[in-house]
Amino acid sequence: MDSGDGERTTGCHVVAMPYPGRGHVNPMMNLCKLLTSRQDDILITFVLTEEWLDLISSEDKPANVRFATIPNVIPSERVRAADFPGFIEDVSTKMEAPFEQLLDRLESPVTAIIADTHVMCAFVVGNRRNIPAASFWSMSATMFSVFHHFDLLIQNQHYPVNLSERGEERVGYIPGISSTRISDLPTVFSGDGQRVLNRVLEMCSWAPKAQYLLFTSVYELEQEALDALKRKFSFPVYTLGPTIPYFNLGDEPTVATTHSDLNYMKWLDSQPKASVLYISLGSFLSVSSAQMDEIAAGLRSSGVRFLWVGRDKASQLQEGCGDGGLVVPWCDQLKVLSHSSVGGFWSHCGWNSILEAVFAGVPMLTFPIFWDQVPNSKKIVEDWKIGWRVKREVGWQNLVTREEISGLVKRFMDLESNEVKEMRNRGKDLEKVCRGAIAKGGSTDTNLDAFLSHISQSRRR
Ligand SMILES: O=c1ccn([C@@H]2O[C@H](COP(=O)(O)OP(=O)(O)O[C@H]3O[C@H](CO)[C@@H](O)[C@H](O)[C@H]3O)[C@@H](O)[C@H]2O)c(=O)[nH]1
Repeated sequence: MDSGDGERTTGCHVVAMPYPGRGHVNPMMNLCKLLTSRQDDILITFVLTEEWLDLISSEDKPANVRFATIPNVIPSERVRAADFPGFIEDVSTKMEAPFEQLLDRLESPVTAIIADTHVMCAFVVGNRRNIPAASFWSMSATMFSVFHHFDLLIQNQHYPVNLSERGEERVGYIPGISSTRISDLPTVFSGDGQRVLNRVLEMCSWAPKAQYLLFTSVYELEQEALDALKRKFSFPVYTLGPTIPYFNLGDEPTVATTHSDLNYMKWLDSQPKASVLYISLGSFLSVSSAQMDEIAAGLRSSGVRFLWVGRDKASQLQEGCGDGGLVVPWCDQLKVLSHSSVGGFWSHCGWNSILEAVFAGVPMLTFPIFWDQVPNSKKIVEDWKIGWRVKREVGWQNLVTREEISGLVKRFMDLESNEVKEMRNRGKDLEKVCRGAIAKGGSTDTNLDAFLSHISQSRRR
């Protein structure tokens, strides 16, 4: 089924294929908005499962981005987190035939495919049909580099290892990556991470078979990692980030919710400058309910103001943490982070959330759960120095107590502390780096033009 705006006369027809998850669909749509805002004779067919079309069809999109769907051949978004390896397996094996059938249905010829690196079938089909394809990596360039150089970990006998015995050893030989504790590498050493590793390495091995490698990151934020990758690849590597909705910041929030008749943006308006801790633990995995209870009790006793995204647990959490702040099911996150009352972000360290916090100049309390979130936390704390770890050890099992949380958030939100002031200043410096990248002549601005020019030329070849 195709939805939306019908076929338009077009110079360039791009098929965009995100991986079906919020942290991937959002940056892909933001990229499409950035591309269409620069070139109005481009048509983008944005491919979703039928379930994902229902989830995002009410969101704003440009007229020259239209949706097309494939059937729900993969497990539902509602149960995706329950069996992550099974989900990855189905994405790898079940999407190719419906994707190819969809291409056959499209009326205008496809000039380029932009597909999430995790959707391998798009590259298989692109190569088979001789359609130029761009591999879109929605995590950090650092994370890509770790997977791209994974053989080095094996050669140096750092994979496999038992983290409880050797987690503190440091790895310093991955090109462009600063020295890292093994326990700060992606969570591939046990459990679900170990189970999906081979599939993910296979997905990354397809990236060099694409014609472009696109990053949601900002060049200056990960310069060394990106330079190392650029040296390695003979095709263009473009940073197009931050692929977050900064172009909507002047609009009204798109997600309004009420709590005791209070709109969260209005509530933020009434709070002192930089006094509110924003808390969101992402759209995918959850922390244990015991840990949520500790966070709620810790917040209550700290007296720190907070705005907490509690998803389906919002009302229950509100009861636990008292009236020092609001718990909402979901919010317009970048607008919240950009609000002058927000002074800190307790984050699970999803890459999009990090880009949004850096763009807004907000320091972070890092609480990684899984996968890239662990190296992302290390980057925030050790490399950029714009955040503190909530806990030193990685894993779901170690409960952080309400007493620890209360003390930590009080210190973190203390605007008079010199340590906090320095961290906030560094955050403001990185904010400027992001704004410079998207300004005229900045790295992202230049790369967006270069990428568009490339894919427009491929139409003429
Ligand atoms: O109330 C909310 C909470 C979140 N968001 C948005 O939801 C997205 C969340 O993305 P992200 O922070 O990257 O978290 P996940 O959804 O958990 O992302 C998955 O995908 C990311 C990109 O590949 C990875 O970095 C993460 O580890 C993985 O869990 C962002 O665009 C947020 O702005 C909202 O709009 N409102």
